[in-house]
Amino acid sequence: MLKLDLSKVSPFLPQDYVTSRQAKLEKAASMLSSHSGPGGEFTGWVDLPRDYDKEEFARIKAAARKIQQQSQVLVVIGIGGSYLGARAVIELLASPNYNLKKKDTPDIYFAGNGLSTDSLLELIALIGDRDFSVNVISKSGTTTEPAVAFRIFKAMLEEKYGKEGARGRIYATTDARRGALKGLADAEGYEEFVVPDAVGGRYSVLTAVGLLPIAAAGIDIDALMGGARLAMEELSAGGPENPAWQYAAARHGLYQAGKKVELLACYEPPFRFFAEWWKQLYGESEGKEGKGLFPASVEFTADLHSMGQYIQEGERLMFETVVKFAPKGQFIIPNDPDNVDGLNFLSGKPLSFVAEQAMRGTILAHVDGGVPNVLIELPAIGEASVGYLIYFFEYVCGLSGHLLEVNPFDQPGVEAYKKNMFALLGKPGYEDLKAQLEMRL
Ligand SMILES: O=P(O)(O)OC[C@H]1O[C@](O)(CO)[C@@H](O)[C@@H]1O
Repeated sequence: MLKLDLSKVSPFLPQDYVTSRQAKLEKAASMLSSHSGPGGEFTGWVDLPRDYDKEEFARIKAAARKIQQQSQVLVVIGIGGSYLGARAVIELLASPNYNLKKKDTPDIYFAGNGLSTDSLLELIALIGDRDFSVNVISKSGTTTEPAVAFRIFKAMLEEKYGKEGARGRIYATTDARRGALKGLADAEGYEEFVVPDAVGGRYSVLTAVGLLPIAAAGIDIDALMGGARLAMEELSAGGPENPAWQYAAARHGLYQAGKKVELLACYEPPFRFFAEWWKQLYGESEGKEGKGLFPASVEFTADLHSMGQYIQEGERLMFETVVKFAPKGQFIIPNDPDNVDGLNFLSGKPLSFVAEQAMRGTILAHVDGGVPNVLIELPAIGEASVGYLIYFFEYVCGLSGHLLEVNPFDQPGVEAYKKNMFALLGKPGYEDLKAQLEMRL
């Protein structure tokens, strides 16, 4: 399914960059498969494509059908790992223009992923008087942004449909036992879905966290899981020929050779939010203890006309990982008898041929400019290829974190802003910190 080409990386690394890491990779793979080592308790995602809860999976499909029948709009409330995976898959498989299309599935809007008043007001106006349902997603159940948004949309639903009617339109995806959202969902009798204990937010797209909104958008979640399962089976074999091992070794080798930024590039505009998902996955997993590649992303060819300058000639601190999907359709460039634009040398050629040459030319130019290039090639964008890619990136991320000798499954750094925010907001218990912070502002 996935072809990894490292030929444009090897000139920047010693020949033995995979074999010299073999022992560490073996240990990393064994920690992942045996759920041990740093963060081992959060490696439930490793076997998820095979061992997922089949009863809940059937409930997800039933809930998606109910949402499709009852509502013209689904508001998905969540942030970070409780947001990006669903949006990434929906945009990649159903298009960033999904909401603009004629369809028999609901428009899907995302809320609670920030604190912008303007965005909230715009969303409320966009929903208008249409029927809507809400899927509130929070593993901890206490994250401020989604909790505030849920308070607002819950009140809107209750005003429109009454308490009983609202109850039949709210789906809560949260921890099986703990947290404020769990307590609220139990008390109010919402339909509940589980973020498994052993799966952290950024690894949760293939749980109900991602699957319910994805299914509501009409995407085949069986095929998505099938693609992930194939990746799980192929990658768990390990070994120096394994693409996951090779990619993890290349990333680690490049980092040790002084590259500090990994730029994820794709020539398909619907990939944009997939790259956002990828950035959280790698940023939260590797960026700690003063270490880690900074994950960034670009959309080609558009960004070749903006960031292309920096990539070619700026600080030599990055390498690129290019994701290439086979095209789904074909468009032939027409002939123009006047040929004023001088483009008749392309007449009769598929647009994908132009894109292919743009990609090949760019890779060589960037390599010549000192930017190593990893190329990941996949069949056309579809449930199976996307499911495969999700698992591939998750697995490589787990291996990479262990190669870097950090815990790839915690995120202690995100607490600092939360503490300050709570103090400044006047949350009880934060009085001393509030006084200290206000003196500094
Ligand atoms: O699902 P929750 O608990 O609301 O968390 C959302 C996101 O917030 C974080 O905890 C960081 O603040 C992420 O790791 C997570 O994906």
